[in-house]
Amino acid sequence: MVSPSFPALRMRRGRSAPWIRAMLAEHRLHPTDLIWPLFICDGKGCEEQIPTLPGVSRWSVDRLADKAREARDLGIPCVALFPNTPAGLRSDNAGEALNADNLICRAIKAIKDAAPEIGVLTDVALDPYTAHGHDGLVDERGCVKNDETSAILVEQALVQAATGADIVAPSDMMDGRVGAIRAGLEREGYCDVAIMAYAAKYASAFYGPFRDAVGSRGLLKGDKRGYQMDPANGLEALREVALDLAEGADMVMVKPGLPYLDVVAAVKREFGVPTFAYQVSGEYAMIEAAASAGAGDRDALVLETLLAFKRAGATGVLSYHAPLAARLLSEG
Ligand SMILES: NCc1[nH]cc(CCC(=O)O)c1CC(=O)O
Ligand SMILES: [Mg+2]
Repeated sequence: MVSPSFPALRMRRGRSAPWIRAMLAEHRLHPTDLIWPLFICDGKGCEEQIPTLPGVSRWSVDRLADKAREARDLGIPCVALFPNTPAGLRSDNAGEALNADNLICRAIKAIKDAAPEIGVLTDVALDPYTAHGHDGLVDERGCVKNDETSAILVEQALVQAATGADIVAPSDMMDGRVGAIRAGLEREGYCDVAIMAYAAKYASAFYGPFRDAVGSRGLLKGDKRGYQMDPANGLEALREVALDLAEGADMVMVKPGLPYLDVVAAVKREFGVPTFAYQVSGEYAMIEAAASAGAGDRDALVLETLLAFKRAGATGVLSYHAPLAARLLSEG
């Protein structure tokens, strides 16, 4: 059957040369779409490689100034900070999370000193500080206690805000913590500190390399399915987002990224709010493994996957490939 619109309409006309492809592009990736996650370790002058995250390192605080200036010079608007807390400072009550001189707080200051032009996003969750690797306090049965954890998260967010964090990002999936954190920030006068809620965070197999990076993998007892979402659920993500927005989240996040683009698209369509996606460590590792195996071109894989987030409606993407992508984009 010949289509009645052929040959009047030939879709390939729009693909016939670079200039027309550029002119007709519906979506474009830009360095300002990117948030760059950085891992921090104790010590001086340190770069520690992470075997399951090839090409990504932990940096000691004194080496973060370079990273901050690199982000700024590449046009990346914001970095996200994750600490690898020394083993001796991890405990059942995660007290180190509230230490105003902990790795995260020292990192915030180092970045603000070096490049005040960029934003600093900090993770609010207890897993880098607990001896058992869970995101909160655990009861006798091994279950993470919601309200007790939430109260500590408020204090953690306040310590980060007091030190200079611009965005606090609760990644723990406790119920009610966004409202509690917002109330705490308002009460203490941090009304300009924003909240990016990890609103729809799934219990995912893609977090393995991250847990290596922050040193919680060997410690984690059990799994996080009692608080992170079931990958079977899509509509539930909309309820989670609605709740976090009602509690005062300025922006929301879906995590992981590529396997959950349907959720990203649905959240953006339903709420029309700033919607971020986290291309997580396991996604990064898959791309690196494919590139190393010769299965695909790294640069092309990175740009194509990041563009997919834009097509799905994401406002921005947290990605370990952020500096590479920004470099590729500025080279045109
Ligand atoms: N609060 C934990 C947290 N914050 C960000 C990530 C994962 C990010 C990544 O895999 O890149 C995780 C892992 C987890 O929930 O176990
Ligand atoms: Mg929730």
